[in-house]
Amino acid sequence: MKTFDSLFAELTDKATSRPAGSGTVAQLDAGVHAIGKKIVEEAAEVWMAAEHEGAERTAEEISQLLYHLQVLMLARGLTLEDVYRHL
Ligand SMILES: N=c1c2ncn([C@@H]3O[C@H](COP(=O)(O)OP(=O)(O)OP(=O)(O)O)[C@@H](O)[C@H]3O)c2ncn1[C@@H]1O[C@H](COP(=O)(O)O)[C@@H](O)[C@H]1O
Repeated sequence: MKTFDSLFAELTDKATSRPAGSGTVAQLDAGVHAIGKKIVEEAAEVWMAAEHEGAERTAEEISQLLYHLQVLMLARGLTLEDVYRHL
């Protein structure tokens, strides 16, 4: 099963190798402002799912929020360690 760390390793590789058709590469090219808007959108979807939808939909929305947070980390040059040391 994919984990937060293994997804980050995959996205780090995509950011470097820039394969054609990668949504991650497209997001990185769109920039921090666009990625930030996506995070706000996904966070709202997490909230709505938690209040009005089931646990499975909520988990799915949370996974998407985590993905977009990781894209923002890459866009700002942050590592997992940069974040983990604040936990
Ligand atoms: N885990 C994710 C992931 N979660 C969310 N998303 C993106 O977030 C979107 C979900 O947003 P919504 O549900 O709001 O759908 P939407 O509004 O139609 O999306 P947009 O039109 O805004 O793109 C998806 O369409 C994906 O673009 C993800 N995109 C990629 N991954 C994983 O990241 C890895 C690299 O992906 P690529 O860079 O695309 O190869 C792969 O392992 C993927 O599984």
